[in-house]
Amino acid sequence: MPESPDAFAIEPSPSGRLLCGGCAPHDSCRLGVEIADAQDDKVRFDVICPPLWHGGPGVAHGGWKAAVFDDVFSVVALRVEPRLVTKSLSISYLRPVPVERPVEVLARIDRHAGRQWKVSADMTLAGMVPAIARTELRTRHPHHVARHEAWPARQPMSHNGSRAES
Ligand SMILES: CCCCCCCC(=O)SCCNC(=O)CCNC(=O)[C@H](O)C(C)(C)COP(=O)(O)OP(=O)(O)OC[C@H]1O[C@@H](n2cnc3c(N)ncnc32)[C@H](O)[C@@H]1OP(=O)(O)O
Repeated sequence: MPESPDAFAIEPSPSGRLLCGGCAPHDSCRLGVEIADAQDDKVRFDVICPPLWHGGPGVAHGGWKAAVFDDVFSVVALRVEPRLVTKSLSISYLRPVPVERPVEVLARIDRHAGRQWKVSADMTLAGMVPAIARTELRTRHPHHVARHEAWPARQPMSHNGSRAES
């Protein structure tokens, strides 16, 4: 019998990395994120924006920064809780980030109580802070994925055949 999708949890990869489902088969982070130093509630990351993620000429796409923050926030909390989802993500884009230049991200757990997590992070580049972000994470409900699979099926169809939000 196939394993329930809710059994899914992010465990260290063969090289010891905590990777999302898309990167796990590659055993490397395609966003260019590597853990540099980890303490209990704080993790420092070395990050390099691959050229594929450029937005303007030579400059990282804002969506890459958002994905990097989402990833590092999960990694900090995953070291404690392997079943998480992002509830909200807020980013201030303060300066552009060049592609292929090392930046540092320091992420810290600000609060953890029950299923609720608050995590924040700063991105730094040569002593400047090009972006800061904060997030709310939730420990997944035991039937989170099964409920998500069931939920769209219950939504009414619109005239063009797509399912309408309710
Ligand atoms: C190593 C790198 C790893 C990278 C990981 C990246 C992390 C991610 O990107 S996760 C993906 C992005 N996040 C998501 O998709 C989360 C989508 N949102 C949700 O599932 C929910 O809003 C969730 C779980 C955050 C809500 O949590 P919480 O605020 O504690 O509220 P909760 O009381 O549980 O639920 C709120 C409402 O949502 C409903 N709900 C909660 N979970 C589900 C679910 N799985 N399916 C359907 N409905 C749900 C509840 O029934 C409730 O409905 P109502 O308001 O009508 O009573």
